[in-house]
Amino acid sequence: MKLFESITYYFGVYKHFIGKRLYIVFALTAAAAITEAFGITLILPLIEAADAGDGGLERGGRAVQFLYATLELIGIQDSVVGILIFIGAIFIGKGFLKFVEGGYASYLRAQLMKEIKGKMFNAYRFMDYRYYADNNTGHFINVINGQINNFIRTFDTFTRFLTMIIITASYLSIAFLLAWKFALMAIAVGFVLLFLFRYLNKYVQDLSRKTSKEESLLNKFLVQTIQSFKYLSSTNQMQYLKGGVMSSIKRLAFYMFRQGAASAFTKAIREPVSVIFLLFVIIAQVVVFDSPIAPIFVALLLFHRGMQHMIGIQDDWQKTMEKIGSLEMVVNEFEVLEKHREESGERPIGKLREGIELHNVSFRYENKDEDVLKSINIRIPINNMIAVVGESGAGKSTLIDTLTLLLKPQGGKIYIDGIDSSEIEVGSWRSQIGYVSQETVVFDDTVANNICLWKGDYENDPDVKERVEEAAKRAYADEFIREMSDGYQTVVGDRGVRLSGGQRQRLFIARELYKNPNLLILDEATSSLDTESERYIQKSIDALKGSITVVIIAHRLSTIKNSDLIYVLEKGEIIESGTYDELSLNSESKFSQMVAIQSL
Ligand SMILES: Nc1ncnc2c1ncn2[C@@H]1O[C@H](COP(=O)(O)OP(=O)(O)OP(=O)(O)O)[C@@H](O)[C@H]1O
Repeated sequence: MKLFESITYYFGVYKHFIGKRLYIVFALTAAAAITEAFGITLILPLIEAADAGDGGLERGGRAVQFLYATLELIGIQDSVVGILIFIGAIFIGKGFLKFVEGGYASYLRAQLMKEIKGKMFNAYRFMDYRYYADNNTGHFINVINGQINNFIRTFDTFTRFLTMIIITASYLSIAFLLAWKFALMAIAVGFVLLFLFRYLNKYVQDLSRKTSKEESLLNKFLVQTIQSFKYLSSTNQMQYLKGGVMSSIKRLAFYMFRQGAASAFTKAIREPVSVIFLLFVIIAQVVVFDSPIAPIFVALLLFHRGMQHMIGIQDDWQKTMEKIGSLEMVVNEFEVLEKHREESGERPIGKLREGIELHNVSFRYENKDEDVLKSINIRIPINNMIAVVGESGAGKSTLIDTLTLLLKPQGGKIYIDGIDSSEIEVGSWRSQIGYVSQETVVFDDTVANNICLWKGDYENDPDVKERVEEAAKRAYADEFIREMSDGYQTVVGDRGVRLSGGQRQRLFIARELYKNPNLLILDEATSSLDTESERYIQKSIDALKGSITVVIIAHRLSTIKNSDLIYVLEKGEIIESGTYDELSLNSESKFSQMVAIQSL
């Protein structure tokens, strides 16, 4: 991208998030810069009023005429003290404008952060399950925290970059009005410098892109290491992940150093370049034009300020480029998420009345060559208990994901109460579902909040308290909860690390029972329980029979004895269906073989 295109592109990105308010910052900056340049120019009449010469500049010039006219209007054109007070007032005014500008820029920065993080969080909330499954947690955390924070930093440096252009332009245009020959020289030198810096900018920009990618990778390694801490420590395998983490950190450090060195270079040459230019101007004035320096004193002061700011332009652009990889990554993430936004119909669905029907449903994962579900036909009538069994990898969980509408089948239809699922507003359906999945979900909060999921106040609402405890009793969790230090108010810790596997699962079941769902999905819900807990929970589940619709996936076939109908899934196909007795009594059936193996 050409420089100008890049500037307008990045400007467009910020404007997209904070709107026209962005212009206010620049208006305030220009006002502050012009005020300061005006203050410096006042030295001209000051010199004159103090009888130290005539400032060397033609009084006929329009700018100078305007200056004197202003002083005459106030009545201080000949008063040294008057002019000094006026200069003081101008600089106080400039200070005030700078404060307002800085304050407003901070306000916009905070707004930008709120806007982008909020939007990204929402975009993540509504991303489709496939995109979630294809990425790792580290990536999401990195984007929403690290990369967005860098994005905000680029906003600072980018606004400062444009601000510097405005200030430089203000100084140089006033200098131009006072002594145009030198102003032209300064502008020419500035452009040559900016041209030379092009390569440095490109270098820093490439480093920034690499850094953003590396940060994502590092985050992935870190999150995986922390998540699998227990396993990795107890099997002494931390070292294998450590290698990846350390080399990623090393690469990041190297990028950081190179960016820092480039930045130090720009900063270091700012002063010498400006001074060398001034020396040239002085030499030109004294040697070539054979004139004294005093007359161009004010113009020199303005040039010096202007030149410093001009190199500041480069410095801030470079700093923007240092983090531009993050801006690009965030913008790209928004674009990708827009494409991976979960599709949903518009039609809200009421309480399940008739049941669910899968009609010739087939599904294939993008990276697979074979269908995982092949022309599935299943009926789940209301208040029935339906079981799905099959070997590992048969497609049971995939089937469940189509029921919750997380996965959209490529072939066939799913009807809920006779309504085509593609028309249904997914939220209205999912809020009726209770789902005990294979991965137990426990939040770092109290037991009570883990059960009611913050949908009530356990401590102050007796109704909530009663319902929470009732759900826990039905999940056979009440007893162990009461034995904990603070009972229902005990904080269970991140991912439930302070609970045993069986306790975590019972807590999970309690939450789903509390929800009072219309469809309860149990995917290996009792697999990590001891026989006694399992039997007890089985009783609770059996007690639900006839009052809510239940879909059970279980490897242990004894747990599905009471189901109304059992479907046997093999390699994505329903090969048998019937009641437990029908299937187990048929010696030809796959199901009876499975039962036989389990009773060995
Ligand atoms: N996100 C995914 N991307 C690609 N393939 C997948 C994905 N999830 C599952 N599969 C594949 O789909 C097939 C069915 O998987 P599924 O999890 O539905 O089986 P399952 O019957 O529930 O197995 P288990 O009893 O072991 O949980 C498997 O071959 C699996 O490798």
